[in-house]
Amino acid sequence: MSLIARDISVRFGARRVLDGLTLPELKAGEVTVLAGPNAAGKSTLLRAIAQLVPHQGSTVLDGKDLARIPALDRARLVGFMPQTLPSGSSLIALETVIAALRAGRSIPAHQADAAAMAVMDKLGIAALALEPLDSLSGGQRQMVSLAQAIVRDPRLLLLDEPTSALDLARQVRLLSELRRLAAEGRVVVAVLHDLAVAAQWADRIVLIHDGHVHAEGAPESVLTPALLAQVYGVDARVERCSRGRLMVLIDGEHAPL
Ligand SMILES: Nc1ncnc2c1ncn2[C@@H]1O[C@H](COP(=O)(O)OP(=O)(O)OP(=O)(O)O)[C@@H](O)[C@H]1O
Repeated sequence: MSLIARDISVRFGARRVLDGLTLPELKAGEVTVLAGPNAAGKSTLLRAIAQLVPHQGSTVLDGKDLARIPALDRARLVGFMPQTLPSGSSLIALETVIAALRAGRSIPAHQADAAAMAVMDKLGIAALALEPLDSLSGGQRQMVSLAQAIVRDPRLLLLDEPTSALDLARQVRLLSELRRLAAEGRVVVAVLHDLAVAAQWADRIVLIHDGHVHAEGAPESVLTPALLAQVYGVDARVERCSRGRLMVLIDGEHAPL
């Protein structure tokens, strides 16, 4: 199982946001982080892979062209967790997870209830099941959004800044879950801004700059002061903490290029 995304171009009006972007082949079992400056095109790329935005280029999952699969079948293969948290719903959290599960297939009510509840329980949010979605905190809604994205047991999981509203413990919970989902044979791709978190959890980092892949590879090869200066314009140090993990420390902006 792998995802091959080649020559992806996206235009909004006259503006070309992605211009023939090609990702390395992303294999099942790996967690890939897309990183890069604001407006670099990371969300647009995820949305193009999920077939949520018109684009040129090919996105092939395990030999199947995602653009040619009927939308309902694609919904079973691809889970997408958007950057914007769900709101404006009159449903309780459990109902939103059930609705995500039932998209594209008919499942008896009792089975859908049990499956949605099981996912919420696994994510440690069973206690939120009967709460109205709109009454939840940002972090709680983010965990419900993850439940919606994974409840159909997708082969490809695309997550846009999935930890942005989470406290430290829930970040660890979510990222551990992503690692587990990948280890079970899924392709997992997440946009993250925190490069120290990316270094700890990702197998591969793809650094996107100005609609292109500027660098990609293992965290050690991508998180270098030179690349961070080129892409972010910051003066960064990359050091290892006592446990050997990479830390990215910012000393200032406008690094000499
Ligand atoms: N629907 C849209 N219509 C017009 N322009 C858009 C649309 N979606 C995105 N863009 C533009 O495309 C560019 C890339 O946006 P995108 O959201 O992909 O960036 P990003 O790398 O995810 O940024 P961030 O880190 O800030 O979330 C931005 O300039 C944005 O204004």
